[in-house]
Formats: sequence, structure tokens, C-alpha cells
Amino acid sequence: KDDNVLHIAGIFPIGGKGGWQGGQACQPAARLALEDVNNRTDLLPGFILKLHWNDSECEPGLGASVMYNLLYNKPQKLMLLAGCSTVCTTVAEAAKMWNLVVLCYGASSPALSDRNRFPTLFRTHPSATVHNPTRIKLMEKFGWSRVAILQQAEEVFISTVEDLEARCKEAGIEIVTRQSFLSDPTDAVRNLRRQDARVIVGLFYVVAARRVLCEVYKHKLYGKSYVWFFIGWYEDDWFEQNLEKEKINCTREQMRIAAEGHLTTEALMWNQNNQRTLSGMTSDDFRIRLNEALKKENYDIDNMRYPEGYQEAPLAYDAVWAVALAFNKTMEKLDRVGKSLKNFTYTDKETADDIYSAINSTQFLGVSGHVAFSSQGDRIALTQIEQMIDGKYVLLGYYDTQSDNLTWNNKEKWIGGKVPQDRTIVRTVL
Ligand SMILES: CC1(C)CO[C@@H](CC(=O)O)CN1
Repeated sequence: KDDNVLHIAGIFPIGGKGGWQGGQACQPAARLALEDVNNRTDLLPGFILKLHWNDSECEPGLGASVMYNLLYNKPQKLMLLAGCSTVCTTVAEAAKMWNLVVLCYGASSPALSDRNRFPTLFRTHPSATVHNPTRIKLMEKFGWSRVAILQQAEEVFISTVEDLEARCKEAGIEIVTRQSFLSDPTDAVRNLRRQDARVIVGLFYVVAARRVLCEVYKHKLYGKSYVWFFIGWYEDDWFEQNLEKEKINCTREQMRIAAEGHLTTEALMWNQNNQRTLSGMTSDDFRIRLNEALKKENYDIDNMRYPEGYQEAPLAYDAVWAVALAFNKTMEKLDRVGKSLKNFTYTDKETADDIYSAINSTQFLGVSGHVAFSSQGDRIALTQIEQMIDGKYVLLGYYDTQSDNLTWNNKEKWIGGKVPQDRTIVRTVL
């Protein structure tokens, strides 16, 4: 019987080549969450949540046609889950025409923080700008007020740098140069040396990062007088991978030398303490259940053969919980006026507003940490800071932007035995 089912639509990037195929782990994670919320008698009593989904291959065009088919085929859907920045941009821009809330579990583009373009968008995946307050905090901690920026010319990094520049200005940190490149960083890296850049924030995808690192080695922009900020969500041994395949003309040893000492920032996606979350699981419990689910999909987890999106899986799991909690709140409200979500149609703006305000005020401890949304629908998240020490990433601490609280382990190690300077110190002996 269908009259006790609440239907939601999901778009997951699974196949294809370009972008991020994170649906491979995020769809199984969403399925686990559906199982869990439907087993809760205190959530949506008398109803079950059902997910109808398809693969976008992280292609906005395919994502749009998948959305169209999900919305125009019965049964009526109540909201949309989506991944990939490009697909979320397309889907969230259109969803307002159907009065649908869109919850993105895998979209980092800062452009999505825009209530004018995306009035019904929420994200459990933080914007890439979440790194910036952490970068500023570290610059202030180590006394760096003269920095450089090296970025790949991709939309996500362009808008992240704009946010970083604004925050540097606010903090009185001078940006001596901002170099960007499409795919070959040679000239950009050379220009960094010309400008005597010492503290450099690098924003690029991992393939470009390897090319940058080899150029850094060749131009000697590494060692005790330099500090690099890299993105923290590359694989742990990213600087040693695919060197032949990508024609990187540096040896592993040279890459290790150039990489030694760099700092990384990344959004925290797995809750760190061993607290029980709303689901009753700790994030370690969730990891065990996710691994079991992925083994059933023939991923060789025991040999560390993880699907793409494993890191973001808690974001998809928590997105379904956020929907269930918001629907639960909405159902109670509608019940008081004799209405139900079952009667929702794409022209029912009133109920859509109820769902919107319910999700807007939803907060809970999820497996990805505290889940809460800003007024732009952005995920509020902690960031994690690491440093490459002797070829391995060492956890240096966490930063909570909301409370401006830096938890620091005092594990940092500088090649010259002291904090590198942000400029050449000219000492005049009088
Ligand atoms: C941290 C990362 C890899 C950033 O890109 C996200 C995908 C996207 O923004 O399209 C997924 N998570």
C-alpha cells in the first residue's frame, strides 16, 4: 500500500569519468540511513521514507534529465538529494520551480551559497570557503602577514580565493601575489620565486598538485624558508602516486623532499569524538556498518579498495536524517491543521515553506559531527589541520570558526627548527 509512504528523490554521481563519483559510497550510506530512520518508531510514526534515485555521473545535463524523470514519474516526490557541485547548481536552480527543498551531500562550490539563485538549497557538505578562516587563524598564530596564493583556474578555487582575499584584507594580511594556471603551473611557480613568496596557499585538484610540487622542487621553493598550505582531502600518499602516468619529471624522493613540512586544511566529515550520535551509533560504528554494506557491493574494503565518496559518506547518511527530522517536524505542524505531507504537490508553496523552515532549524549530532545550516543553507563544520612530517600526515589540531576556538596539539615541526619567516629579513648592522 502506498498511502503510508513518503517519497524522496536522490541523484548520485556513480558512473562516468569527470568530476567526483562520490555516489559510489554515498548512495549505500543514504540507504543505511533510510533503514535506520524507518526503524525509529519516534520518527514519522505510521509512515516510511522511500528513496527513488538514479545516476548523474556528475554531469549536470544527465542530472537534469534524471531529476525530470524522478519528478514527472509517479509517485509524487517531497524533496531532492543531490551530489557534485555542477549537478547541485543545475538541480537547485530548477528545484524552486517545483517548490522542492534540495539537500546536497557532496557539493563544495562556494557559488552555491547564494539564496537568490538557490532559495531552497541546503548542504551537509561544507563550502570550500570553510578552509579560509582556518588558514587565517594559522597565519595569525605563526605571525605570517605576507602571503602568496597559487591556484588552478577552476570555478571552485576562483570563488574560494575571492573569499580568502577578503578575509586576508580584514585580518591585515598582505597578499604579495596571486598566481593562477590552467594546467601547467611552471610560469606561475616561477613568478612566486620572483616575488620572494615564502608562505603560499595552494588551491588545485590533486593532479595539478603533483605538477606544482615538482615545479616547487625545481625552483627550490621548499625547505626551511617556505610554508605551503595544501588542501587536505587528497590521498595520504598523493605526492608519490601516478608520477610516471602523469609524466611528472621528479622522482618520488624529490617529491617527498618538496612536500616535507607543508600544512593542510580540510573540513571534518567523520565525527571525531566517540560520542553516540542521534542514530545511536558512534562514527566508528557507522564505519563498520558502511564497510559491511560496501563489501556486499563487492568493494574490496579489507584491501583498502574504497569506492569514491567514502570520505563524504557520513554527509549523505546525515542528509537523510536531516530530511527525516524536518519531515517529522512538518508532519506534526500540518497534523494540527488537518493536513499531511501526503497531500504535497509541486504547486503547494505553503507546505514547501513549512518543509524549508523545518530543515532550516534542524540541528543534531550526526556521524559527520554537529549538523546545522547557516542562513545560506551552508553546512557549519569544523576543520582539521595536519602537517607532512617525515612523509606522513600528523594531526596538528582542529578549528571551530563559530567559536573561534583552535584546539592545538603542539606537534608542528619546522625544517629549520623554527617557524619560517614570511619575508626576507634584512638586518642592517649599524
Ligand atoms: C572534498 C570534496 C572532494 C570536494 O569536492 C566535492 C564534490 C564537488 O564539490 O563537486 C566532494 N568532496
